[in-house]
Amino acid sequence: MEAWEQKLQLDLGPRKQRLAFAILALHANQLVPVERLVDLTWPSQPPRTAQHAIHVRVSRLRRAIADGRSGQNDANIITRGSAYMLKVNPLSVDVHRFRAVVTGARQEIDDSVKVSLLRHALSMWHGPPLADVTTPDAAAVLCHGLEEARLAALEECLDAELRLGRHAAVVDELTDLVAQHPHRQRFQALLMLALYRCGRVTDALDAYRAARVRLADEQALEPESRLSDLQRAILCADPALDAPFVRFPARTQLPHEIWSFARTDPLSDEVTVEVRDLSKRYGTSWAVDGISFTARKGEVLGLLGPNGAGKTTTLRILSTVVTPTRGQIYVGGVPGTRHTELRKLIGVLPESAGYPGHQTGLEFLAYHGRLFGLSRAEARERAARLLGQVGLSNRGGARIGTYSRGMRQRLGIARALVNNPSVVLLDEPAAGLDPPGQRDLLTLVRTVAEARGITVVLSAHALPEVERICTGVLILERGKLVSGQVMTT
Ligand SMILES: Nc1ncnc2c1ncn2[C@@H]1O[C@H](COP(=O)(O)OP(=O)(O)OP(=O)(O)O)[C@@H](O)[C@H]1O
Repeated sequence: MEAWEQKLQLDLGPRKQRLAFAILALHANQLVPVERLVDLTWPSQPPRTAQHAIHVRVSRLRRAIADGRSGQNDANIITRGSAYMLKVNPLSVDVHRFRAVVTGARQEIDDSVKVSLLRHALSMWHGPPLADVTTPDAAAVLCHGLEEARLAALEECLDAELRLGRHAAVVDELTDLVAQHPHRQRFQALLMLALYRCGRVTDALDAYRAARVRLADEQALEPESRLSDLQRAILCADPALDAPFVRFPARTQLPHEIWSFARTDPLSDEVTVEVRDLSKRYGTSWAVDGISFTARKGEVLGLLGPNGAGKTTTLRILSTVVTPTRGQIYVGGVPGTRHTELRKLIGVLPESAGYPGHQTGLEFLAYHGRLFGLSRAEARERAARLLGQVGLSNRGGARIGTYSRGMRQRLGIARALVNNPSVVLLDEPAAGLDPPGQRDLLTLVRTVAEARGITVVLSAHALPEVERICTGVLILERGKLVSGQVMTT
């Protein structure tokens, strides 16, 4: 229980005096009978002098308020018969402000604003209410429903965060909340969904099993249908569970650092791709409009967005095929203006790569190895190794014309790796493949990035499969970056 006037903390006196102030503040602008103050201060046996003691405390509180008055606050304790009232702006009392902000958040339809308001409301909490002035039982009577209001606000906040696609950012918080409040099934459901969206399907199902066991053991209850329905949906990978394609606030409202991926997992610190204020104008329209981001060694960075968002143009600038109108790129520290040097560091799978149907996969890769200056023997040896890495060993001798689309995309990835690049740029690598084919190919991309420690920047439409293998995603819309997110896969 604290009271502040501007930056000055008021001296509210000893514990029972502060409790009297707390009771009046909780009932701001309402009359509180002296008997009620007595009951709440001495729940079992009040002393004979109890009423007198309350009068003394109130009079000292008045003095404390007057001493700290700075003209900004006209709080005052008034007497009406045998009752007291703290006259005060209710929004200057945390508990009332908390409830008012939560009510405002509930009326807000923009989830990002809703989250900001709820986080602000929750930040007013500094621990269990009135813990320093009374017993937990008495606090529960006085602050009836307040803890429930806090938990409900937290649930609504995390729900909105998931709608905003921030599953990776809230997994840890949800894990703690489930541990602290094992019987709140909404936290359980939110945790399962967040884990699932992070690609941690087994963990999501484990969370369900743990909740079920706990409910059965401790309360002889079955999980609510909300949890069992969710478990079934996870088991059959129901697309309804996938993270929504979210519209985020305009980039100018977000800090620049967000694009730099302050990762906590052990990725290298070495930045291999740096893009600063990159823009490309065609005629009067901007295909890419002032984007900045970095990617590190071993990172798989997804550029996601709808048709025409500027993904291909960004990748084409990075591969030096298109010259930017404005801005800079660096790959491995080499500026985009040094084309020849930069091209040695990158491998590219273009959006619509063409393949000579009459050549075998082995011949095709060996030919590209030769283009990068390998000897005939080296080129064949590397071609065979790469075919093995992309799972095409047994088809290396077959003509490319007989390959399926998925096999051609694998061959394209192998070709992009032929010069041992530090950075690989893949334009829509999974396009045109069926879901299992997409999954296999994208898993291969992640495996290659991890095994070889290379950076992959790939483009795709908003595809859950893509998000699952990426260590970070950037969302582009009409040439602008509208969001960035670190993934936890
Ligand atoms: N050579 C060009 N000349 C004129 N406009 C172009 C050119 N290349 C791209 N654009 C335009 O730039 C914008 C971005 O195109 P880009 O191909 O980069 O988008 P994308 O996100 O890759 O789209 P998709 O998912 O359809 O491949 C589009 O409006 C496109 O029409």
